[in-house]
Amino acid sequence: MSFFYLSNRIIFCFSTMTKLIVVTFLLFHTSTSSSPSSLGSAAMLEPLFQYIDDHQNQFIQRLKEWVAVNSDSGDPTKWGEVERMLKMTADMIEKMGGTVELADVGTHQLPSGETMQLPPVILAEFARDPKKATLCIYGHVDVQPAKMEDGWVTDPFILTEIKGNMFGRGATDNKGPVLAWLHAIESYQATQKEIPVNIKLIIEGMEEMGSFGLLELTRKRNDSFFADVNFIVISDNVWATLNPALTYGTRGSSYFSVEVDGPKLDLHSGVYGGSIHEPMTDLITLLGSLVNHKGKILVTGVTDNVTVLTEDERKTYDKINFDLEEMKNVVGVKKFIQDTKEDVLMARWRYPSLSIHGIQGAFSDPGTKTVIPRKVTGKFSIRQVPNMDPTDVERKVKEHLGQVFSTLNSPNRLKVTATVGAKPWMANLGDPQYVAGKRAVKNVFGVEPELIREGSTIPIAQNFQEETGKSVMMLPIGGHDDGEHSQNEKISRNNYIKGTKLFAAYFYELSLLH
Ligand SMILES: C[C@H](N)C(=O)N[C@@H](Cc1c[nH]cn1)C(=O)O
Ligand SMILES: [Zn+2]
Ligand SMILES: [Zn+2]
Repeated sequence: MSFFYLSNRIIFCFSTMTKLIVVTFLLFHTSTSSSPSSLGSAAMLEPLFQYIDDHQNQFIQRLKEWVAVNSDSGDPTKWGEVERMLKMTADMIEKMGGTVELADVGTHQLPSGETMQLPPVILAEFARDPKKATLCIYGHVDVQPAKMEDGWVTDPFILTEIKGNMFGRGATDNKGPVLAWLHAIESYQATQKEIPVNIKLIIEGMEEMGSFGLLELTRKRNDSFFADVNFIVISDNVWATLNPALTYGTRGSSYFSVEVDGPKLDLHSGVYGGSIHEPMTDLITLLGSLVNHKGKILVTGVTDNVTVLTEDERKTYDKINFDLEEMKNVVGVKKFIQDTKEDVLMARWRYPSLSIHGIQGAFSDPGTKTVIPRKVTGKFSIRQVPNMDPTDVERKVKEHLGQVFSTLNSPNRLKVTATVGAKPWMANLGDPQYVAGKRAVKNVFGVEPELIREGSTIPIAQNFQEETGKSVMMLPIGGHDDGEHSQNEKISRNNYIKGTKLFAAYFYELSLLH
């Protein structure tokens, strides 16, 4: 107890620089198992944990109501549902005593040329005490598309619990974690405990599209909403293994549409085949020029700036308790491109990748339609790592596709559009948030968290860090096998409920460091 009390007093009194050094020391050199905070926190947190356990079915019922809303931001015809989802979230926050602003983030032009009003962004806060640290929680309530015929075992919009796993679109990405934050706040309120930090919330409905409008809003509110924020925390990714984790890096993402527009109508392939520059053939050549079967990106210059791996960095991968066989089972493959655990993890986290997602306009139904589609649009994205810049990547991709297309001598029209340009994010591991996060994980799960990176993208993470200068940490609660964006996405009851406890414990641990 006295050690922890002392360490906190030291941190409180020292200059910012010294603070960072001490915190870095604590992060890497103290085991949270000996953290005296756990003694005080047990008494403080026990009633909250009890409340969370007692109300778990109610918390699951809320998740069921949220999952029932098909808030697919990728489909503009569903933006009304995205807005309804945001209003449901705003109502819940208001009922809990928070103040909510539905901030206007302007309009967005669709590929068709139509301009649409974007769903608003929730900026909320609970009562503010100037003596306390202010934590800003970011999350999103939009989802990826899901259809029963994609191969879901249960209806994606009816949360269904099977053997401790709750299946439904958005269960883990990101409705479950957003609700877990709100339930953690509720656990303090319901047990009449003062929330030890000031809480602000940013909840959006456009994350899966690249967070349209949120960067501009962040800039506009830098001197107001963000002014008193000390820490920004995000729980929108999953653990890498069976162990709880803290995430210190995410990849960025650029999303591209490649349109090849040809004849004025779809044509009979028997009548015109052989005489037409087929848009689909052009497109396949273009897509085939982007990446090889080993995952190597073939676009000239795109990977030039990727940092060279050092021996020290390589060693961080040895420590991760990742079971390659288990991961093969989770995704249903016999082998990965790489052979070792370290190389697989690095391919997912610290190297860029290029994935081809689909072709719009192509014949994709069952049957044997013998058509030459008149216009097709390929979709692909590049996950980016530190030192890569989305603007530079976009330029190089456009140059590459233009050059390949010119070799085809095709009369078709090529249009390449970048729809997302999200930067990669890396945290400052010396940040006090990581000390609090480690202690909260130890407290709730009884183990040290793994320090991991993440291959997917939280588009606003690096913008938050750059624009506001505040520290950003990712505190995932989803399991490694949750299947974000896949068929049968789920969150386990255990992760959802323990995750709620983790967030409650995190508020407390963070307040001790302030
Ligand atoms: C990690 C987060 N839950 C997520 O799924 N983010 C999306 C964001 C994105 C990137 N490009 C377009 N949207 C993702 O990583 O795919
Ligand atoms: Zn997602
Ligand atoms: Zn997400």
